Amino acid sequence: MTQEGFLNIAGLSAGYGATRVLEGLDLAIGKGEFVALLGSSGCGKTTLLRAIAGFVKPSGGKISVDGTDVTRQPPDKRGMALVFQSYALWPHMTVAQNIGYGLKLRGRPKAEIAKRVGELEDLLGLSGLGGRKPGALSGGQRQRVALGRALAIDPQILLLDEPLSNLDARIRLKVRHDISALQKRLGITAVHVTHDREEAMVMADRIVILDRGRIAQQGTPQELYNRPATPFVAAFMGAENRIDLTGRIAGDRVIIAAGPANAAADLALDGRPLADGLLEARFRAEAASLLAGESDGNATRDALELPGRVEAASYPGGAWRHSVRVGEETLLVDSSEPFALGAAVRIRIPTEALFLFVRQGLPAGPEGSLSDGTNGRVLEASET
Ligand SMILES: Nc1ncnc2c1ncn2[C@@H]1O[C@H](COP(=O)(O)OP(=O)(O)OP(=O)(O)O)[C@@H](O)[C@H]1O
Repeated sequence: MTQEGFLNIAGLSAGYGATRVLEGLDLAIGKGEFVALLGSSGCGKTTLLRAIAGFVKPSGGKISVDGTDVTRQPPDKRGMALVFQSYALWPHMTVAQNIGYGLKLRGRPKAEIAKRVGELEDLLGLSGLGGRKPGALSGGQRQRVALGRALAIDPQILLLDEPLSNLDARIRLKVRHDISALQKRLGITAVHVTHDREEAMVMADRIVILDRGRIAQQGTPQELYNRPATPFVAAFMGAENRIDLTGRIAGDRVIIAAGPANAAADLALDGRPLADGLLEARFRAEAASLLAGESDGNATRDALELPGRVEAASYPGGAWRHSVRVGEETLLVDSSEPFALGAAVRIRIPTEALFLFVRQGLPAGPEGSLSDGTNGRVLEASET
């Protein structure tokens, strides 16, 4: 990304000794924007956040804030505040003393500190708790004190390192909302590390998905959810069902050949960057439907059908979730009605819910009809 941001990260490389974690990472974050860094464990989210904060020294690249190069500045000179997963509150200090701690360190007058602490207690719903010690607070209240302490110094940038992961599910939803509302109200720029997709979706203006120290894709929650650019991103955004197909492009259609795990289909290409050959399809359990009975062998139009057998059904709430055996795979599909174990079914996935990707660098799958995915190869006829 070449566009200049308020917080600008250009060509950032960082690691620990011989371990390279980030390699030439570029990221531009706008003023007042809330960006979530999402990725699997060990992909470098915390390292990036700590490099932004100044706690990890980059081996290359530049970090600037509002046009000022801060790459070599110490953490406390960067106008940033970091909130951790563990609240790291001083247990012997009261709520008010914890919130005012950064201001006291900066030698601010007592009256000014008291005023600012009072304002933050009001803002964070902590009024009346100023005299309590952290040990006498709930997890959610503690996290709000930690947030108050971070905000007390009026940071330009708020860095959040999984601040909600220690909270129980119900409180997490509330604090999640509190943080977003506050961030928007204060117009503060925020970078939030999480591996909780839903948390990133509901809190962030933009999600940046990291994969092994590189940006796999970035965009609004809707863009990533509806248009994942790679199988990795699709899986990360919840499309964990995977099936291998062979396809051929015909104008603005992609013709899917019948395979051991799928019926033939004729689908709208819909802008997907596909080529003839082996494809990887991904979809979400809730985006497909289950139909009773076996396939009639005809190609379906604008939907892919996968014949299978129900292996298990459970009710997690809202819909019945079925494990369906399809060829060599077990796929998860939701349905409003339960299907009997062993029932012959078809999983139907409408084109718009089907993420299709060219399979890269793989030998032919069990389909076996293509060995190298060469363009123009004639596939088994699936057109009717
Ligand atoms: N202090 C350290 N010394 C050596 N290696 C480290 C250190 N901290 C992190 N690493 C390694 O750097 C890589 C990236 O770690 P990082 O903490 O940035 O990942 P993460 O995406 O935040 O993961 P998680 O979601 O598990 O917190 C990992 O392989 C990790 O083992």
